[in-house]
Amino acid sequence: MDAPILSISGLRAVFRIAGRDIAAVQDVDLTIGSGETVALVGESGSGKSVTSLSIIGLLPKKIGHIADGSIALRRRDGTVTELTGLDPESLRKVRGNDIGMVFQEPMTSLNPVYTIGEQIAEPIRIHLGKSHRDAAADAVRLLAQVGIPDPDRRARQYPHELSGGMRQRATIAMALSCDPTLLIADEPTTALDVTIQAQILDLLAELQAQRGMGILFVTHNLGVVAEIADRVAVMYAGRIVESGPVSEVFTRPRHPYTAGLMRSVPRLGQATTLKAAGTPLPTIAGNVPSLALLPKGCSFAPRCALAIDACRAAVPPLFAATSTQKSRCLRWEDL
Ligand SMILES: Nc1ncnc2c1ncn2[C@@H]1O[C@H](COP(=O)(O)OP(=O)(O)OP(=O)(O)O)[C@@H](O)[C@H]1O
Repeated sequence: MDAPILSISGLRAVFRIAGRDIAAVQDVDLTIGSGETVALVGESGSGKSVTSLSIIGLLPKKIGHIADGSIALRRRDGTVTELTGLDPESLRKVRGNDIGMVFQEPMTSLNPVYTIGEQIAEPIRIHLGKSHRDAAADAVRLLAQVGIPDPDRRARQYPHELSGGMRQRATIAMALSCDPTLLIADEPTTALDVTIQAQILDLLAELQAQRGMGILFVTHNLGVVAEIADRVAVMYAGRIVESGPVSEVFTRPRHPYTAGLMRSVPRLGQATTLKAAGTPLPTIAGNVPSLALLPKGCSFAPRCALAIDACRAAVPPLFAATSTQKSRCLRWEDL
């Protein structure tokens, strides 16, 4: 069997704050196979973006670094490269060649002063060594592939001349320009309205089926996870607290935090019914703890109705609830 596209183990990423190293993510294990989409979900500040920035080596310089763990990437030529030890120049090459990235706000990836075509062609010239002319032709082909009508004309336009949805399609074309084995999509549809969001998700699924790349999809939206992901990893206060196939985790969550997240998603009709009855939607009581002041045991224990003394004594390990579903909860069997 082929090695996974991405294999993370024991990742710990820290920030130096007020002279102390604070772990923003720790004990993170994650694998993504080819053609597989894995969603990373959790509330704001749970460590989703720090995990993806660790993979691409773009933690904020000086204050952030990977303190422990390994991140192995299978590249297009089939070789597996350990990313944590790479020098910045080699890492930049890996980023351009083997990992594509799409972020929430397309304007952060697009440069307003260059045409769309120039921006897609540039990495093709730099990383694949193609001529100006061939790279420009590739850019138009890619724009067509991501569903942009009249790609020849669009390639000559500037980012501000495109709608938000079209801009996001263009950044996807840019991310795919060097045929990456791994695509990292960090909240790629959050800034778009719902119909465009659905179109972008369909596009990603279609491109993945054609290319067989692995996708790491970072989002706080469980509806999007259900739509696009094969497997899901739920993060809380920097750790993965539950992981498994979406079909298993969503039908039978084995961590109280996941169960709480699922209860807080409105179902069709439910929001209006509850509103009419004067009942607010259920939310998870309490707040995510500060990373500098994490409780001694399970980070979720202070908000958890099931917590017992043992939960407050030590961080629970990941238990295998099924052969594919894991939970970092001592009481997973009671859920
Ligand atoms: N530049 C930074 N300096 C200091 N701490 C940071 C920095 N970036 C992130 N952190 C810390 O890392 C934690 C995890 O942040 P991260 O951005 O990964 O969360 P997230 O789950 O992606 O949230 P969001 O959905 O809001 O993007 C934050 O709570 C914060 O304490």
